[in-house]
Amino acid sequence: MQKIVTQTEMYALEHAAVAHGATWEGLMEQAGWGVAQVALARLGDPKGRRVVVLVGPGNNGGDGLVVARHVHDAGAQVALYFWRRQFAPSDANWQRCRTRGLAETMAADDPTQTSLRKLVAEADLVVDALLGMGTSRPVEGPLAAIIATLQPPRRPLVLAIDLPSGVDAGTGAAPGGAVCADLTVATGLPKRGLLLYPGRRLAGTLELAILELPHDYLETTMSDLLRAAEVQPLLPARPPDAHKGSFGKVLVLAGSLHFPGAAYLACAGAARVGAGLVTLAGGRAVLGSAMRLPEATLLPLAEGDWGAVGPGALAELNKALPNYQALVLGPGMGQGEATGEFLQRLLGLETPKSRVRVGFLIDSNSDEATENAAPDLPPTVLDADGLNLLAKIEEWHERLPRERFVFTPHPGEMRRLLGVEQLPADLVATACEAAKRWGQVVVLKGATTIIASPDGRNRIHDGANPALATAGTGDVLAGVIGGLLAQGLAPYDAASLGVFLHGAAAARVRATLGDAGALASDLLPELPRAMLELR
Ligand SMILES: NC(=O)C1=CN([C@@H]2O[C@H](COP(=O)(O)OP(=O)(O)OC[C@H]3O[C@@H](n4cnc5c(N)ncnc54)[C@H](O)[C@@H]3O)[C@@H](O)[C@H]2O)[C@H](O)CC1
Ligand SMILES: [K+]
Repeated sequence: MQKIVTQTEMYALEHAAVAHGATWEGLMEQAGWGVAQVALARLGDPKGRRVVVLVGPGNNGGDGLVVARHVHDAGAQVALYFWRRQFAPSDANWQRCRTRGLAETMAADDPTQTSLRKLVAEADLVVDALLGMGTSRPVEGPLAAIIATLQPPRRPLVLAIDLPSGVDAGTGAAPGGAVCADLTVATGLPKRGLLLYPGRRLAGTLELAILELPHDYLETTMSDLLRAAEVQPLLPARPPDAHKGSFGKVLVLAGSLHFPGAAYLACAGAARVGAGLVTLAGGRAVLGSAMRLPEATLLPLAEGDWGAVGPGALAELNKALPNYQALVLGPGMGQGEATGEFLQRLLGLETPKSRVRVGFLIDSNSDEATENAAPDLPPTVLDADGLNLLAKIEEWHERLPRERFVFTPHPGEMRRLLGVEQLPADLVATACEAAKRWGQVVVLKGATTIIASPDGRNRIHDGANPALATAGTGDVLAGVIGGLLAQGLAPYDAASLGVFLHGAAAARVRATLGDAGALASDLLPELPRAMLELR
C-alpha cells in the first residue's frame, strides 16, 4: 500500500521515527542518498557530467547538499547555487561539500542570475533543493527569477527533491509559479500536493527515496494511492457454476429526451463490469437507448418533463426495486421540476410543502400513499443531474439515510452540493469532510480523482488522461460503480475498483487512439479487458 501524506502527517512521522531511535541527520542522509541514486541512474556514466544543485535555506536544501556529495563522489562535476542559505560550521552537509571543493555561487552575488543561466546552460542535470514541504507562501522576487531560469523548452533535466519548489505540499497549488520538473523524488512518502493539479503536472515522473519510518504509526495515515495491488483483491470472483443471478441486478434510472445517450452509457458500463442483469428504467427516451443495448431489460415509467421520469413513476418503481441489488440514479435525467419532485419522493425527502404540490397524486392516508412512499433503496450511485437535483433540496444531507450512496460529483456538482461558489483549495480534505458529514462515499472526479469514505479513509487515483475529457465518460463510471455494487462490493470498494477500472480502460483507449477523439463508448469494450489484465 502506498500511503500519501500531508505536511502535518509527514512531520509527525519524522518525529515518531526520531522517537524510535532515528536521528534527523540520519533521515536526511537516507533521503539524500536515495535521491542521488535516482539522479545517477538518470545521468548514466557520471564521469564528466555536470550537475547544478540549487540549495535553499531549509532541510530541503540540506537534502540537496547530501545529493551533491554523493553525485560528486560518483564522479560527476557538481556546482552548488545557494539561495538564502548562510554558512554555519554546524551545517555538516555543507561542510562536507566544502571539504570536497565543490564550486559555490551565492544568489545574493548574482542578482541578475547571469551566473546561474550559464551554469544551467552547461548542465546535464539541475537538482531543485530550494523548497520542499516548508513552502508556505507564493514564490516571488529573486526566488521567482531563479526558478524562471529553468523554464522549458531548452534546458537540462530537472530533478526536484520532495516537491517542485513553489508547490504547496497539501494542495498542489502553485500560486506564485513553481519549478517545472522532469521528475520528482519524494522523500519517505509522496505528499498530497504531488498528486493534485497543478502540482502533479509540475512534478513530472514520480519516484520515491525510502526512509525508515515506523510502520505502526504509518498505518494511522488515511490516504492511499489507488493502485492495482490494492484493488485486485476486490475483483468479484467468477465461479464456473455461476448464473446471471450470481452477479446481481442493476437498475439504471437515467436519461431523458435531451440526454438519451447517458442512459445507454451507464447501462453498458454496469454490464461491462460483469453485472448479471441491467434494467433501464425511464420514460420514452429510454426506449430508444435500449435499442443500443439489447441485453438490457426495460422498466417503462411515467414521464414528467422532456421524457424524464416524473412523480407518477414512483409506484411502478416501488414494485420493482426489491428485485435489484444496486441502483444508478441520475445520469442525463435532466433537472426538470417534475423529475425533482420524483427524486425528492424517491429519497424520502419531500417536505410537507412539496407534499401539497404533488397532492394530485396521493392522499396521505390511502393505499396509494403506501404505494408512493419512499422505498428502501439498495446501494445507490447518485450522479450528475441526480446530484444537481439533490443539491436543491433543503437540508438534504441531514435527512438522507447514511451509508447508502456513492456520490460521484465532478467539481461543479460538488460546489452545488456544498453550496459554495468555489471549492476550497484542499480537494482531499474537502472530499473527506463531505463524506464524513454526509455519511456517504464521495468520488470527487477530476484529473486526480479522490474517493472518500465516511470513516475517514480515502484513496487518490493518479489517472489524468486527456482521452477521458469528453462527454459521457462520467455516465460510464456511474454504471461501472453500480455494476460492482450489484456484485456485492461495499460502496467504498465498489467506488475504488470502479475508478481504477475506468482509468485502466481509458489508458487502453489512449494507447490506441491517442489524446483526442475518443468517445465515451470506446471505454466500454476496454472495461472487460482492464478486468482481465487486473485479475
Ligand atoms: N524533517 C526531516 O527530518 C526531514 C526532512 N526532509 C526534507 O526537508 C524538507 C522540509 O524541510 P523544511 O526545513 O521544513 O522546509 P523547506 O526546506 O521546504 O524550506 C523552508 C524554508 O523556506 C521558507 N519559505 C517557505 N516558502 C517560501 C517562499 N515561498 N518564499 C521564500 N521562502 C519560503 C520558510 O520560511 C523556511 O525558512 C522536506 O521537503 C524534505 O526535503 C528530509 O527529506 C528527511 C528528513
Ligand atoms: K524542491
